[in-house]
Amino acid sequence: MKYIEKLQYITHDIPQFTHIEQAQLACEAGAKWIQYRCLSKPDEELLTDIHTVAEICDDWGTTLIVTDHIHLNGKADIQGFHIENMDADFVALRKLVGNDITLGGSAHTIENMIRLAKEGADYIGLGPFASTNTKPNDLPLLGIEGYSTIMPQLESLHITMPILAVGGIKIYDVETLMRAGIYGVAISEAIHSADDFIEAYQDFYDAVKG
Ligand SMILES: Cc1ncc(COP(=O)(O)OP(=O)(O)O)c(N)n1
Ligand SMILES: Cc1ncsc1CCOP(=O)(O)O
Ligand SMILES: [Mg+2]
Repeated sequence: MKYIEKLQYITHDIPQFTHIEQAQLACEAGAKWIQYRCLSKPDEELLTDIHTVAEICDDWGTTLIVTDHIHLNGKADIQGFHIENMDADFVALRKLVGNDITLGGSAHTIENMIRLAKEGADYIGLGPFASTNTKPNDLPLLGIEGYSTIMPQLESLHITMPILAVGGIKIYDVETLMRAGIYGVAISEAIHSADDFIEAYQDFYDAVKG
């Protein structure tokens, strides 16, 4: 099993910080794992951005995961991809990228998770926990009850891969989520919209490490 960090900072298109600035701030705060999530730029611009983010991550020893855009594999120093498309064929994606690249997938239900586990994803982002401006949609919100129901089901199925809770998570939610058995959390808004990005990142880090 690959090492998966317990706190994943997800970059986002926001006016106050570029993706590069978010990566720099997260690394300064001690981030060991960043998900670069930019779905608004053409490949050429993406690659320019990702090369700079990859240099920052390399300087700080931080793992760089890119959301989707798996066709960029091999074109920049990227350690893995988080695939949001729930219909993606992870067996085919694994063949494409090989075993060294981390592959994470999104899930909303236990059925999604069983499939990702069977198809060899390295970790799962399970959500949405609560409503979020980062990717507004009308999916049912899992809330703490959703995680408390799903985590024991996974255990009884002997699915032991790391599960990250995601979507609208605030600092005060983390302790209860960890008690429900999740492995870690993936956060964007509660960190980038905080008064102090670095302090907010570190508060989440302390919360997940317990
Ligand atoms: C770690 C991680 N988990 C989940 C997502 C996004 O998941 P997605 O299914 O696209 O989001 P919603 O449909 O729940 O809004 C991610 N990027 N990273
Ligand atoms: C659920 C989700 N969908 C895309 S990124 C993401 C996680 C970030 O959510 P937030 O910004 O609320 O932490
Ligand atoms: Mg989804």
